[in-house]
Amino acid sequence: MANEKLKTEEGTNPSIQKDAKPLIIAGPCSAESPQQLVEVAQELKKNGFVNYMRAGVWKPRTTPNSFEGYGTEALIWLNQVKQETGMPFATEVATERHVYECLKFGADLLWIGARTVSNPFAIQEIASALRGVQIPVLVKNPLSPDLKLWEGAINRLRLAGVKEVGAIHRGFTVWHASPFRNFPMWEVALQLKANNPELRVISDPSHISGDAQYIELLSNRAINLGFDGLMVEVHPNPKIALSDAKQQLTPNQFNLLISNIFEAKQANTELMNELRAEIDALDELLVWALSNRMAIATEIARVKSETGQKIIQPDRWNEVLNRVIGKGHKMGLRTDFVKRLFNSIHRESLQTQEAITQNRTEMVKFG
Ligand SMILES: C=C(O[C@@H]1C=C(C(=O)O)C=C[C@H]1O)C(=O)O
Repeated sequence: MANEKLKTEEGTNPSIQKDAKPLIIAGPCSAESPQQLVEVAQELKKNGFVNYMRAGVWKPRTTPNSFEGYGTEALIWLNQVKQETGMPFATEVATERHVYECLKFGADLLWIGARTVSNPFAIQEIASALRGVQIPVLVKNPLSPDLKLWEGAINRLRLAGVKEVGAIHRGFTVWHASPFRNFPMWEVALQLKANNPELRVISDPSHISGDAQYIELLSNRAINLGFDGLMVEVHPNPKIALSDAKQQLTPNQFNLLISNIFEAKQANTELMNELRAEIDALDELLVWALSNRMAIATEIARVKSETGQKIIQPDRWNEVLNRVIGKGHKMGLRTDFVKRLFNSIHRESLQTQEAITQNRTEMVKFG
């Protein structure tokens, strides 16, 4: 990866407090086996950008009889994998018991899912279980685009004394046909960011899209809109995943995604800086040219007042205008633009000349 500045620092305790570095959370939708977790943890470690490995342990599934996660057993695996690889882990909690189990087995970050955030009783129960404990907690948006409910959940955690609280934008439930599993409605998350400038708000393109093919598009959009990081589902072999098979990336696809987003961003920034430096230099030339032009018009005004010529000279001006329009046209400038620009210069030139002749008349009158 070329963008060393954005990489995670080896050995530091990752914080979700807002800073320049993106917060990157990646890993499988569900913890499926110790082997799956070790494999993905090693890959994510190599990537260098990942702060936490995610893995669902209790899965709030829409339909009964779907795979609902391995629960506490999976927490034991995650803890083991952390010891082996040094990769901190994050998981979802929905009840007080989940919180206690996660704390017991050394979870490094918790998130609260959209369904849970939609229920203030559940949030209050989790917040109370977290009283007096310091662990970062990320709050996903509720199912409906209800900003007050989202902020309410964040505030319940803050009031319980949780210091590191952040938010995850995962999109909103849709009824009508949509290419995405959840409707992004970026404006809701952007409003949350605007209302809480200190809050880290990351985006979860996996749950918004529901489809691996849209993840890069959505990740780019999120980073360009100023989101503070990403949560992406990565599985060693998505085809055989026990949940969300369609939306998980392979480790290789994830590496490519991260390098495309952050390397391209760095390359863009360098190019932008170069282009803006060129604009600055040209603007200086324009100002220099305008100032010199005005000095010459002043000189002409003096000559005119001595020889009694009128300040405004329509024939001369038409000649000037036609010449610059013709030249501009050849160089790709629109006639209308050149006309407006030069007519404005002409007006300023006339005003400057008038001021000169006025002074002269006054000097003749009173001097
Ligand atoms: C400078 C002159 O005075 C006026 C200003 C002009 C200009 O800024 O180019 C052109 C014609 C006049 O209306 C001039 O007569 O050349």
